Parts: sequence; C-alpha cells; structure tokens
Amino acid sequence: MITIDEVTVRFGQVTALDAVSLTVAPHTVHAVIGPNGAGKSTLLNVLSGLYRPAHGTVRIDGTDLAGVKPYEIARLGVARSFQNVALSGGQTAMDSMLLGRHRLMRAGPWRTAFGTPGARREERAHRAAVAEIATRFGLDHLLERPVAQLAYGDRKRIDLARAMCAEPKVLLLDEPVAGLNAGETAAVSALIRRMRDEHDVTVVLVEHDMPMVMGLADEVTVLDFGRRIAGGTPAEIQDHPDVIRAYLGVAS
Ligand SMILES: Nc1ncnc2c1ncn2[C@@H]1O[C@H](COP(=O)(O)OP(=O)(O)OP(=O)(O)O)[C@@H](O)[C@H]1O
Repeated sequence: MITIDEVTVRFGQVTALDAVSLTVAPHTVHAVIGPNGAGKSTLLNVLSGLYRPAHGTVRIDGTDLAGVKPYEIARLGVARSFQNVALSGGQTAMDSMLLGRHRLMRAGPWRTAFGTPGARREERAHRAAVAEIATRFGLDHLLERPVAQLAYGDRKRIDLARAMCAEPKVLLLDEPVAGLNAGETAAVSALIRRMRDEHDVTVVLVEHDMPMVMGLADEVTVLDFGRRIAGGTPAEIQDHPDVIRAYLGVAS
C-alpha cells in the first residue's frame, strides 16, 4: 500500500503539488492523469525519492520515505521506467536488463573485476534470471541486439523489462506508451497487466494516452495545477465535470 498524505512540493514560486493525498492499493494499476504541468512527474519523483516534499508524508508499506535515500527506496522494491528511454547506445538488451538487477547483486565491483568464482556464479545466475524474464515477456529474441538498433517500441518494452528485472514491488511508469503506435501500445498494456496479475506488482502509471489509461487502470487520480481534482475508477472519473473542465482548459 502506498499512502500519500497532504504532500506539497514547491519549486521557487511554483507549487508543483499542493497538499495532494491519495492511496494506491496493492497489486493494482493506479494511473495519474492531468494536463501538462499538473504535477504528475513530480509525484513519481517524490515516490522514487528524487524530490522531497516541503510538507506531507509518503509511506510505502508503512515505511515513511522522509530521509530515505533514493537507492534505499530502490532497495525497498521501488523501480521506475523513464519518459525518455534511458538506455545507452552500444549496450545489448541483456546488458541493459542486467543493470536492472543491480539492487539484487551481492558481488561488489572488486569481486566482479577479479572474477572470483563466487562473482562468476552470481553473474551466471543473474544472466539466467534476465533471460527468463525476457522469455516470459516475449523479448528473448532481442537480448543480444544492441539497444540502439532496436525499434522504438521494442526499446520501450526492454526498458519495462529492465525495471522488472529488479523484481520490484512497486513500479513507477512515466509515459510508457508515448510515441508508440496502437499495436505497440496494446503490447505494452498487456505487459503491464501481466506485471500486476502474475508478479503482484503495484503500478503507478503517468500517461497521456486516455484510451490506454481507461482500458488498463484500476484507479485514476486526476491532478490539475498541482491539486487532486478527482479520483476513482476510470468509469467514475471520465464524466466528472471538473476533469472535463481541466482537459478543456476552462477555469473551474
Ligand atoms: N525540477 C524542477 N524545477 C522547477 N520547476 C519544476 C521542476 N519540475 C517540475 N517543475 C514545475 O512543476 C510543475 C509540475 O511539473 P510536472 O513535470 O510534475 O508536470 P506534469 O504533469 O508531469 O507535466 P507533463 O505532462 O507536461 O509532463 C510545472 O509547472 C513544472 O514547470
């Protein structure tokens, strides 16, 4: 369970989040939507510990994130994908997904560099785990390909699989289908659904693609100018007058 209670984040004069409260139930997809600048990415950055709220508390399974460093939050089982696919050029999909397992690796850089038997064994185990996750998500044929040569949609799916390699409890997704065509969007939606249903992952999803959100999310929180203006199931929020007003850009 993620509990966000009265969280306020300011950047100088801008209040990016204004006393926002919401809860995310375990093993659900919770979408955060709203017009540009509403505070959606800021909310994800608060959950991953990148931004600190000026006020309010964030708890993940009861642990208050105040003062907890981003790498410690990752150790708690929080992984994220990025709006702009953060995969670097020459590495293969396998290399990239191995990075996703970083928090699970025990061998430090020295043991790995000297190639001790323990470190080699551990690396083999991690490679096997990556291959298994890739197979499960139908991406195994891409593992040896340099990421830079992959189609954009495949890169997005590899980035999601990389996040899954951390075996997260909570997955933060920032616009996972931005720039994808309808077929690729359906493939990513199916992947996220499986993460929730088969891997017990709790997903917080920021996304502008409304049909995708409406088809996938269990709950939706709507932000506008840093405030939470509505929340509920997709059916409950889609006819909400404040939500319609926010999207039409009419002052409420
Ligand atoms: N690091 C920062 N420094 C200064 N201002 C910021 C920073 N991050 C966000 N903001 C401001 O906070 C507000 C909320 O931004 P945020 O990126 O969270 O919105 P968003 O809903 O994710 O928008 P979009 O849909 O365009 O990505 C905006 O006014 C933005 O300019």
